[in-house]
Parts: sequence; C-alpha cells; structure tokens
Amino acid sequence: MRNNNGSYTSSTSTAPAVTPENDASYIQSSWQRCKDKYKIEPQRTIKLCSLTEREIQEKREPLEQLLFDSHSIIQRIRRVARQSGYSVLISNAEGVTVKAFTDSDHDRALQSKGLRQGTLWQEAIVGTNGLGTCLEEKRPITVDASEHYGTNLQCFSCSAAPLIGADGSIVGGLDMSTFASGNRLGQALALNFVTETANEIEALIFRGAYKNQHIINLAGAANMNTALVAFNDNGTVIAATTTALMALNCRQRYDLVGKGVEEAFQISRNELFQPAPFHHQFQFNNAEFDLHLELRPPEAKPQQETLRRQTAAAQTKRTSSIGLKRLPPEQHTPLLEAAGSDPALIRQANSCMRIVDRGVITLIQGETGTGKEVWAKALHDSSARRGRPFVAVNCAAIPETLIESELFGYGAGTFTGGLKSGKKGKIEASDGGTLFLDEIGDMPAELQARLLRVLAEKEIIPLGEVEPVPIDINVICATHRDLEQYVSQGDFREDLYYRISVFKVTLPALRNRQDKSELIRKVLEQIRSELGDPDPIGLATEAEQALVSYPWPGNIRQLKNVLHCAACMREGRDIQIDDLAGEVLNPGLEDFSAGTASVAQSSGNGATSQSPEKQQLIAALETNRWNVTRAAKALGVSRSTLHRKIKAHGLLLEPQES
Ligand SMILES: Nc1ncnc2c1ncn2[C@@H]1O[C@H](COP(=O)(O)OP(=O)(O)OP(=O)(O)O)[C@@H](O)[C@H]1O
Repeated sequence: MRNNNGSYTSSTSTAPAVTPENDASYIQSSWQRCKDKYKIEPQRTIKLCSLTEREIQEKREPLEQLLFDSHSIIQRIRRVARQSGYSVLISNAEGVTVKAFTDSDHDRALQSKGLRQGTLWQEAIVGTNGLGTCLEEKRPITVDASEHYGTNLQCFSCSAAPLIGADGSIVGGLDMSTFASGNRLGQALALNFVTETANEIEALIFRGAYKNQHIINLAGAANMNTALVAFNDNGTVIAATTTALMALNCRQRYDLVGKGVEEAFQISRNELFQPAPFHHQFQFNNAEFDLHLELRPPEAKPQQETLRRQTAAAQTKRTSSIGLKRLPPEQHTPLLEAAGSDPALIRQANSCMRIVDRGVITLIQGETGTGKEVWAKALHDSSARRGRPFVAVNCAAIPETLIESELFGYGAGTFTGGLKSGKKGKIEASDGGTLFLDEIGDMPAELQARLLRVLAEKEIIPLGEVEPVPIDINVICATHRDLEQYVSQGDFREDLYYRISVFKVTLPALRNRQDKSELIRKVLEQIRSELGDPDPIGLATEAEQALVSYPWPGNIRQLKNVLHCAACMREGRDIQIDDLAGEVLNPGLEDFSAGTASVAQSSGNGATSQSPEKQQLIAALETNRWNVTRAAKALGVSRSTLHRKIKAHGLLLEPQES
C-alpha cells in the first residue's frame, strides 16, 4: 500500500510497472473501490473540482524543479501529443493537474470538458479515471470511454503513468488524453509513450539526486538508458530506478537496496572502483546487461581526471613520436570474421584493410539489421586504435534537443539541470579511438555544420566553453537511407556528404548473401553460447531450407531473434520446422525494412489501412502488448525505425477495430 506521503511501504509486493498492462482487472478493482470505499454512485455525472490559480501555484511549487529539469523530455511528448490530437497533463501525487498543455483547437475542446490546469482527478472524488486510478494503482494504465466511472468522463481515452521521485515515492502523474474513438492501438501507443517518458523523467531525477554517489547503468536490451543503480563508497546499493528494479525482477525496492555490490552484480568492489573505464557483462534471467559506471562522486574525479589526462598525454606522446602502429594484415581478423565467406563482403573487407589507419572516413550503408555497427566495431578492432574507445552514437535515437550536448559535452555550470561539473561529450569520449555515427542521415541540420568543422579542424568546443579541445579520432558513419537523395532534397548538407562518403562500404541484405547457411550456423553458435547450452544446436533440413529461402526483411537482427526463439522452443537437440516463427513459414508480407522513403510514399496521403506492412506492424505491436521496444526487437528493426513507421502509418491517429 502507498502511505500518506505517497511512497511504497516495504510490506507491499508491488513495485510500479514500467511496461503497460493490458489486463483491465484494475478497472474492476477501481469500480469496486469507488462503490464500496468511496461511496460514489455509479452511472452518474460527476462534478469536477477546479482549484484557484493560487491553489494551483501552491500545488505546483514542489514540482517546479522537476518540470524545469525535464523540460526537453516533456516538450518531446508534447510534440507527439500535439501531432496526434492528445492533451498532456501533469499532476501532483494527489491528482491535481499542475500543468496542462493545450496546443490545438482539439485540445481546447478537451479543455472545456475538464482536461485543464487545476482539475482534481483523485479517484476518491472523481471515480475511475486515467490520472487518479494510475496514482491509486501505482502503475501505468489506460482508462478508455465507458471504463470511466462518471458518465460525463466517458468521452475520454486517458493513458497515465506515475512520476517517481529519487527515493521511489510517487511525486505525480503524467497523462495523455484524447476523445475516445475506439482506437485500441492508439491507446496502447499512448500508454507506451507516457510510460517511457515517465521512466526517462525518473532517471533524470535519479541522476541529479545521486550525483554525489556512484551510479551504475544497466544497459540491457529492453531497458534503454533508464535502469540505474546508485551505491555508496562501501559498495552498498542505496537506490535504484523502477526500470532497474523491474529488469532485475525485484518485487520490492529492498530486494536490491541494502545489498553489497558483490551480491547484487557479482563484481568486487575493487573492480568497480578501479580508475580505468569500467565495463562488466552481467547475466540475469537470460537477459544480458552491460553494466557501466556512469558517474563517480566528484571527490573521486580529480584523481580520475588527472589519470585520464596523464594517460591521454602519454598516448599523444606515443602517437606523435612513433605514430599509430598499423596491424600486420594477418591480424585484421575481426573484419574477415564479420565478412564470413560472402565474396562481395570479403572484397569490401580487403578494401577496408587498405584504408584503415589512413585517416579516411568510412561510410557504411545497408538496410537495417545488416550488421553496420558490427562492421564498424570490427573495423575499429582491426585498426591500430583497437583497445582505445569505440563510441557509438545513434543520431536517430537521441532527442534533437539533447544531441548537441551528447556529442559536444558541456562546461561546468552551463545548464541549470546539467551536471555541475560539466559533462564530456561523445566526441571527446572517443578521443584516441573511433567515433561511430550511426543513422547519420538523422543528424539535425545545424549540427551537420558543427560536425563538418570538427572533421576539418580536429577540435571541439564544448557548450558553454571558449577553449577548444584538440581531438584525435577515427570517424565511421552509417546509414540505411539514400543519403544522395537526402542531399538532392536539401535534407543533408552536400559538403558534409562529400566529406564522409569518400570511402563507402555497402553491406548486402541477408537475402542476397551467398553464405547464408554458414551465417545461420554462426548465429546459432552465438545463441548456444548466450543460452549457456553445453551442446551444439542442430537444424533439421526442412527448417534450414525455410531459413535459407525466407527473404529476411529485418536481416541478421531478425534472423538472430527467430533463431533465439526457435532454440528455446525446440524439444530435442535440433530445431524443427515447427519451431520457427510464423512469419518464416508464411513469407510474402511486404518488405518491412523498406527505407523510410518508401514508407513516406505509402503513408500520409497514401497508406491504406490494409497495407501488409501496417498489418504486420499492428500484429507485432499487439503480440508485444504495444511495447515499442519489444515489438521492434521482434520485427528485427530498431526502435527509431519502428517509431517512424508508427508515425508514417498514422497509428496513433486512426481508430482501430476492437
Ligand atoms: N556478421 C555477423 N555475424 C553475426 N551476427 C551479426 C553479424 N552482423 C550483425 N550481427 C547481429 O545482427 C544484429 C544487428 O546488427 P547491427 O546492429 O550491427 O545492424 P545495423 O545494420 O547497425 O542495424 P540498424 O540499421 O538497425 O542500426 C546484432 O544483433 C548483431 O549482433
């Protein structure tokens, strides 16, 4: 149960959910509460209470810092909401709307019905509703149409998630609401957006609150960048975000908080506190986590910074006196390993070996999931810079408002919400090594100009600083887009395109690779090792034939997912044809990975509600309970690609049959 100040008591076994729930049992419980506990009569109009401006101001004050710090995150959900006809409401823990974004005429109509600043949504007063019931249930929920208790609220469809403070208490709620239309998929996506946004806000608050402690980031497949654990100098866990608790299957905060880092993550305290960059792979419940130390307390920093500068100085000295030592050709194995035995790829690997360490920027092209990042890493590992940082930046995945500070970093005191000591950007972090700019076509225009200057002048000026910082990096770019077309449309700078495209590598789609069978076996072996199975995983002939002849729109990523699932499904040693996912056995759906250009053509004025791609999208989203991260994984595409397709097909907007 939640206590008076909204925090979780340790006796309860419910941590707030980080993924949307689609069982509607909470609606029943809520109606029961309204009737029996709050004595509200069902099936009647409920009068909404509105607070005065002064009262709203008072209620908003404790949340002012949160609203200020998470401004750019809130702006993003506001943009998505505006495009899709939703209003965004933020409430305090009591359910008072302290902020309402009303941007369109549609929003104004919602506003007139009560979705405005100052309205009180407490379940005990208003009955079952999005914000109020989410705060009561302490988890993200949707309340749609007739699920509302009051008849006057049944025109709404509301999805809401709790906002969690650094100590795990509920500090408010985030809601996306619109007029109910029976758009089941739209509701599910709205729920997903509010949930992900609430998780991001929680992570932001957490980073600020524990900036004087050590913070570990559990970057795993499903938890993005919000699974954080803080611990003190003794190596004891002192706090964790909801995403981290969920990822580690902790039903209660105290299943993790209070544990030593050795017990929690199977890593010694000394390893964690070593001055060198720390990375640790950690397996839990078949999920793999890539732990890295994200933040150290400031007092540990001078020493670490001195060490970093000493190492950098030593490296610069070494580099300038002896130059980068190229590897003998027989040691270029990571690239040949990635090329497999496909003749076209082996030719490209040989070309790469000739230009590696010659200061030439490489542009890797290929459909999504063809292994562009794997190739970039192999190129780095085959270069003289191996062992130095390889920093990957996905330009499509970072919000536009953050990409500049992510890349260039910022100086001390630049942002009120930023780290006091400033933050090193990804470009500086890759100094001495390789910077991999994935989805370069998605880089905002003004940053394209700044990147061009970095490439020409080999120095950066962090935001808020005046002194340039010299950098020595190898740059690899990747895209699944037709950059030339982008240039001709004016969406990508021509001068930057010529700077980065001198040497191009084009990775073939999996369906065109000549070493498919071999690659399938290689991926199976990787899966065996990930699953920890002692014996090789076999493949029945019929299953192999189906895998070889399937067109693989999601390429190697999709192959990996299908094989992983089949390896878990099989009963004996071998994967049988029936263990394979339905899409492999019933091919013929539209090529899902077709570039955004083709999506754009088929959408907007063109997408028919029956297009196979759209059906496939809806099916994947439904199967994965509208969790975009999981659906993207199942489809073998990146989250950003899936978001683009959701937008292109207008899935947030259209009513779906229920
Ligand atoms: N040569 C390979 N051998 C085995 N697995 C591979 C190979 N290339 C890629 N993969 C696997 O396929 C998946 C997708 O690879 P990667 O992320 O490099 O693709 P990508 O082209 O960069 O994708 P996107 O376009 O979505 O960014 C990863 O799980 C990766 O491990």
